[in-house]
Formats: sequence, structure tokens, C-alpha cells
Amino acid sequence: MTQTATIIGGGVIGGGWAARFLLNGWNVRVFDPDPEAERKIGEVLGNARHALPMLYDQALPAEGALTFHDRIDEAVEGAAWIQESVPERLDIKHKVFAEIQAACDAGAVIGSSTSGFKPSQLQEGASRPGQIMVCHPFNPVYLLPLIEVVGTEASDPALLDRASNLLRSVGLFPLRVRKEIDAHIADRFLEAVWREALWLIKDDIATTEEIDNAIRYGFGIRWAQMGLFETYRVAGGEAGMKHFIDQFGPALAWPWTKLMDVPELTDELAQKIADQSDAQSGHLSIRELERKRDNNLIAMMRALKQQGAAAGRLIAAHQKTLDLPPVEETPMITVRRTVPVDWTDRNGHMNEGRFGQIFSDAAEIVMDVAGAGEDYIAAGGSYFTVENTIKFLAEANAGEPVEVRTRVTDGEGKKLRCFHELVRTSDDTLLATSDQLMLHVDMKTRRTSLPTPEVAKRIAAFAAAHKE
Ligand SMILES: NC(=O)C1=CN([C@@H]2O[C@H](COP(=O)(O)OP(=O)(O)OC[C@H]3O[C@@H](n4cnc5c(N)ncnc54)[C@H](O)[C@@H]3O)[C@@H](O)[C@H]2O)C=CC1
Ligand SMILES: C[N+](C)(C)CC(=O)CC(=O)[O-]
Repeated sequence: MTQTATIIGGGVIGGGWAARFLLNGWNVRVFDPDPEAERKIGEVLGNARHALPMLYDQALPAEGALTFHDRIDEAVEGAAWIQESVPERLDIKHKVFAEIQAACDAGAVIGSSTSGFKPSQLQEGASRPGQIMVCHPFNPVYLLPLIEVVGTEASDPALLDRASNLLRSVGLFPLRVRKEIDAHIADRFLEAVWREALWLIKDDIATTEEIDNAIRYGFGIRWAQMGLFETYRVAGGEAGMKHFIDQFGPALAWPWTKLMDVPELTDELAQKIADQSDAQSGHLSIRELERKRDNNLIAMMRALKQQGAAAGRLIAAHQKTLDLPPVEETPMITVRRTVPVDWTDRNGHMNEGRFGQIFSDAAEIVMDVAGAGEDYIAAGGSYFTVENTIKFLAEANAGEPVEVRTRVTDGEGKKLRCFHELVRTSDDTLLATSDQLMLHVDMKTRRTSLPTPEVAKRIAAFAAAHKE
């Protein structure tokens, strides 16, 4: 049965949560008194629809239904997950929790997006304190997987476990913070870096752009794949972490940081930062900046996925839980996916090499369903492509949903011939065709050979079924 998530507060973060659940097939209800909420969520959703599917090499589930509600009680009734994302004020959050708990299921998860409040502060005065937990996300919630999950002694461990499992099911990474603390784990780092940056601007050491360059050309790239400690372990060289600490430990006592002080955020300093930020990025709208950020994040996360590292490993694991396309149909649907941004070239569309890749992926699926998959190859037989004629008929662009419809046109003897059609599914446009001839090969001699009788039988059956 389709699950329901309710989002209370549909701003920057609530919109991101709504998109994350919707695009993973959940129904989503939103409560936000702002008359502009529907428009704002629609814009976040537009970005998310373009971005999130590009992380995967398969299609996400069909989108759930999105509804807007005027009352909290109506919005939370029967929902499995309720995510509070109202402004960072404890009084507003307490009021909202009271209304939620008066109407929601006692077994529902109530997560709070709070950046800084401890769960014990959120639970104060609640009718069922153990039901409320911190589920702190990162912007954009539809792309970044980290959720800091924090409970208290009043929390039901089974509910915390269920929350973590539900988060995993929509591709998120629940990090269980074992001991509650103001600003959890990650925001303490962000706060430290933020304070230091404010000092550097106030003291006229660096501009907003120079600070951003210091991060994005160096340690920012490192952090996405190895974090802090693994990075410094490597920096210690063969002598390792202990040597690293001995070498750089004394620097902690030198005046490298002003971490304990906070510069006074005067109007003058705020204006100085805003002016420098305008000079740096004012030529782009927020939506343009968001698109740029999302495309870069997707390209980086897909690179990590290819390496099986960090957030990329998580995406690969989530992809394994997604349903495969209906390969048993005629024609077979061998590939169903979205064109990712890193497949485009300087013409702004999918590069011709990627058309070859997508047809090759389709052929691998045919081999899998014919019983000539990885185990068969390991046992000594496979198919190699000897000829492929691709016709390019229309452009494919990043973010577009596509599928490959495949027919086996010849399965006699050593031959496996496929005719693939690549179609944009949003308007059923035929983008390209591939007439691909493969021959069965003995993997030891690397010469052509006959397939096993079982594989031959299946391929012949496909050819007969696809004959028309
Ligand atoms: N913006 C960010 O980068 C991040 C924010 N957070 C946290 O997420 C929460 C929300 O922050 P943002 O989305 O940035 O704020 P926002 O200002 O963009 O959105 C807040 C939304 O709550 C609505 N709202 C106000 N009172 C309400 C009420 N009584 N009931 C329902 N909705 C109400 C507002 O109309 C607005 O749409 C905060 O707790 C914040 O600390 C967490 C991670 C990152
Ligand atoms: C600035 N912030 C404290 C709201 C940041 C966060 O809470 C997480 C994020 O997305 O950086």
C-alpha cells in the first residue's frame, strides 16, 4: 500500500522533504499557512524532478499524489511519517507538535528538521514525548542523503529503528546521534567554519568569493569522499594518524583560529557580506544557482557511485531496491531511466557515445533474461557485439526519462540479433534505433561457439515471440 508522509511547513526544507518522499512513490500531504506555499513547493519539486532521477541508472517508482491541506488534523490523520519543518523557534514547534499529536496515529514517526534544538527540548510538554525525534536533513533534501536522527531516553528504540528504515527506503542515510547535543554533529562543524569565515571578512582578509574558492578548489572536494579523519590519516603518510597528530597538534595552541569568539554581526558587517555575495553571484537567480548546484552535486555523486564510495555507495544500494522494467513484455522494456547530466556534451545533449552505452546496457539485460548473465559468463560463455548500426533520430537531454524497447530479431545458432528503440517516454518520441548483432563466444578460446541448449532455447523463444 502507498505510504503517506505529511509535511508541516513547506519552505526550503519542507519542500525538499516533500520531493524526496513523492519521487520515491509516497503520497505527500502539506500543511503551511503561507498562501505562496503551493507555488514555492511546486518550484522545489520542479528542480527535484529534474535532479533526483539522474542519480540512478534505473527509473524511480511512479510519483505519489501531492495534496495541500488547511488543517493540521486533516493532514496528519493516518500518515506514517510527519515531518515538522516550521521556522527555528521552539514556541512555534511546540504548538505544532501539540496539534499534530492530537490527531495523528500514536505509532507514526514525528521527525523535526530542527538545525539546533535538542530532542529533549522539542519533547517538553508533549502528550507522547517519545514519538518526537530530530530528523535533521541537509539542503537540498531531495539530493543530499544525510539525516541526523536524534532521540532521548524517552524515545521508543523501536520507533527510532523504524524511522531509520523508512529513511533508508527513500534513499536517505540515517546517522544515529547517540547523545543529544545542541546542533547535533554536522551543524557544529558548519558553525565553526561559518564563524571563521565571518572573521576573515570582517578583518578584510578575504572576500566571500575568495573564501568559497579556498573551499571548493581544495578540502571541499576531499571531504565529500573521505570526510575528516580518513583524509588526515592519509595526510600522516606512512607514519599514519599518530604522526599527523604529533606534527600538527602544536598548531592547535597557535593563533590559527578565532573559533571561540563570534564577530558582532553589525548591520555594517551584514551589508559587507551581502554586497560581496551580490558581486560574486548576483548575476544568477536563486533558481539558476540551485540548478547549477544540483547538476554539480549529481555529477559528483555519480562519480562516487562509480567508485562505490561514500554517498555514491548508498545510491548504488538504494538502486538495487528499485523495480526493474517489465522485460517480459513484447517488445521487452530493457532499460528505463533518466538521462544524467554527466552524459551530455558541448552541444548540450546526450553524447553519441552514451547512445552506444544505453543500447549495450539493453543487450546485457537480454543476456540476463536469456540465462547468459554473470554466472554464465563466469562459467565460460558469453556474447560479443560484432556489428551495430545506430540511427540518431532526435536529441536526448539531461533529466529526460527514456526507455529502450528491444526485440530479438534472430536467435539462430551462434547469433543473437536485437533491434532496440530508444524512446523519450514523456512524449513517446523515438530518439534512436540500434540494429545489433552479437555472436556467442567461448571465453577461454575467445572464438565463436554455440550457446548452451537452455540459452539457445530461450533466445529462440524470444525471437519467435518478437517476430511480428
Ligand atoms: N534552510 C536550511 O538550510 C535548513 C533548515 N533546517 C531547519 O528546517 C526548518 C525550516 O527551515 P526552512 O525551511 O529553512 O525555513 P523556511 O522559512 O524556508 O520555511 C518555513 C515554513 O514554515 C511555514 N510556517 C510558519 N509557521 C507555520 C506553522 N505554524 N505551521 C506550519 N507551517 C508554518 C512558513 O510559511 C514557511 O513556509 C528549521 O527548523 C531549520 O532549522 C534544517 C536543515 C537546513
Ligand atoms: C544553516 N543551517 C544551520 C540551517 C544549515 C543546516 O541545518 C544544514 C544544511 O543544510 O547545511
